[in-house]
Amino acid sequence: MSDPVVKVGDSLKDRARATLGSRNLILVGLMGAGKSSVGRIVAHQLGIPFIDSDGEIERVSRMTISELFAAYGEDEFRALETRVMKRLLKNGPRVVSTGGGAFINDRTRKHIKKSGLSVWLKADLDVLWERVSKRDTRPLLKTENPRQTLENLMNARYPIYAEADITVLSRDVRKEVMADEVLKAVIEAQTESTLS
Ligand SMILES: Nc1ncnc2c1ncn2[C@@H]1O[C@H](COP(=O)(O)OP(=O)(O)O)[C@@H](O)[C@H]1O
Ligand SMILES: O=C(O)C1=C[C@@H](OP(=O)(O)O)[C@@H](O)[C@H](O)C1
Ligand SMILES: [Mg+2]
Repeated sequence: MSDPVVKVGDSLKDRARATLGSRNLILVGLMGAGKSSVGRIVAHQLGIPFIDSDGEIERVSRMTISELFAAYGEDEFRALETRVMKRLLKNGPRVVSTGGGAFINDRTRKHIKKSGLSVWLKADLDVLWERVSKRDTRPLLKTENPRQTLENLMNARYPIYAEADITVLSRDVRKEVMADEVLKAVIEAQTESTLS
């Protein structure tokens, strides 16, 4: 691949866009990290299409994520998620926000790694819980102690999310600030890989 043309004085979004080239930018991380809402802003900044994998799954199945889990179970949902992700990742550049379990699935993770730059939005339990407890759209959290369930998922999944190309700390700041941090991290990751 040829080097992106980045000129001194280009804005953050121009530089991030040039760095990305035709690769996808894929946001991964636990429920509540901000993948869907921050991903949308990042795509707008970069001027490339945005797709939320859960939204696409709901569109093609004409069912909500909760309905899919209830009707077919998690294994079937994962199989559908893998198929949808493989298709979504074919035509870069796009910003693709994944559902929290997508990167944990071996096959889906391989597709993600091959098709672009993965960004882990990493948040602590208090931030995640504060956000997800406001809505009941997440079937995996319909348990007796959902906060504990979230913590268990965190312990199980964080070593796998750590395989992402880039990690950005998802904090209690405005979504626009988070989006800027993602753009900066994309540029920094490229600079580091060029220097090493
Ligand atoms: N930086 C942020 N500051 C405040 N609220 C946020 C932030 N990021 C996300 N949220 C809110 O948290 C909830 C979960 O965000 P969402 O983007 O759906 O996360 P994910 O897709 O990772 O599960 C939403 O209600 C969203 O508006
Ligand atoms: O973590 C998970 O396994 C899931 C996360 C959800 O997406 P968000 O991470 O966008 O909430 C959604 O895909 C489904 O409820 C399963
Ligand atoms: Mg989401």
